[in-house]
Amino acid sequence: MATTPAENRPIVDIRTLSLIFKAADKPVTALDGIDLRINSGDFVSLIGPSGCGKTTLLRVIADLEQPTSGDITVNGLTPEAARLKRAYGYVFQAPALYPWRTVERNVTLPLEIIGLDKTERQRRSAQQLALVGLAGFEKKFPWQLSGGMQQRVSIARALAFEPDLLLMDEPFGALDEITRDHLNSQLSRLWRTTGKTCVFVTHSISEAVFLSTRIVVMSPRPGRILDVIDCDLPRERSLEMRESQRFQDIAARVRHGLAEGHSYDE
Ligand SMILES: Nc1ncnc2c1ncn2[C@@H]1O[C@H](COP(=O)(O)OP(=O)(O)OP(=O)(O)O)[C@@H](O)[C@H]1O
Repeated sequence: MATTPAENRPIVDIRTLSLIFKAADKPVTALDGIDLRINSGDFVSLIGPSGCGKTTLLRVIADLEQPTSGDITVNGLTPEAARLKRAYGYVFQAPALYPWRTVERNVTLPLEIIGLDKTERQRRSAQQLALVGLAGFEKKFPWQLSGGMQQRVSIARALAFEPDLLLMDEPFGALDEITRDHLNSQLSRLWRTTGKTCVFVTHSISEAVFLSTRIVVMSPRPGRILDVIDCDLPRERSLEMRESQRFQDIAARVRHGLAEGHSYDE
């Protein structure tokens, strides 16, 4: 029997998925007929205007929302089973660190909850903090770090269970552009060197093109996928690449897709 190469194995497989929120006045179709397959090692960005369902889609993958209809598997399992097996790490928009715990003890918190011994907790914390460029900051408190460093701690925490899948909801949205550039470079390197699969929500076209292997353009009311764009830049990305013709062409296609799905009368 032929086996599917690892890179073509869907880590997330979504078929005709819809989600309707029962809001107080009238139902909101947050997701409508979503079809998406995310393969092992992909970096997929979800981009679209406010309210197009990006966060909802990420939350469905993470089993934080339940679809109204359709099918979804994560690592071949239901989202609930994948969550229970800690198949993914989730990074929120805000770092959400505990101010009274050191950086290390923020990263090790989920490991403490499952009762992992201290030596193993510290080993993993050191490993993940090194991956996000924060080796040596173990004993600092969150309030001693910049916003960008805090968000790197929350990425390290999301990696604590060593998941193959990393779900990120606009993690750099609140940061200044220079810090954001720096974190984008670092995240791209982390993705390339660890081979993790990433799903990343953003409002930034440039960020999406810089980071992704594929860009999913969404439109609101109801939340739909308008276009899925292959981002065939070399895997090793540099910020200078943003000036290349290929980068500009892909960004133009994303911009065009976003304009098509957006009514400016609203
Ligand atoms: N718990 C909820 N109850 C009712 N409606 C909701 C709920 N969560 C989200 N919605 C609605 O579903 C739609 C999609 O929301 P979602 O937050 O996924 O969009 P988004 O693309 O992530 O937006 P943003 O870029 O502003 O974060 C919106 O119309 C939103 O108001």
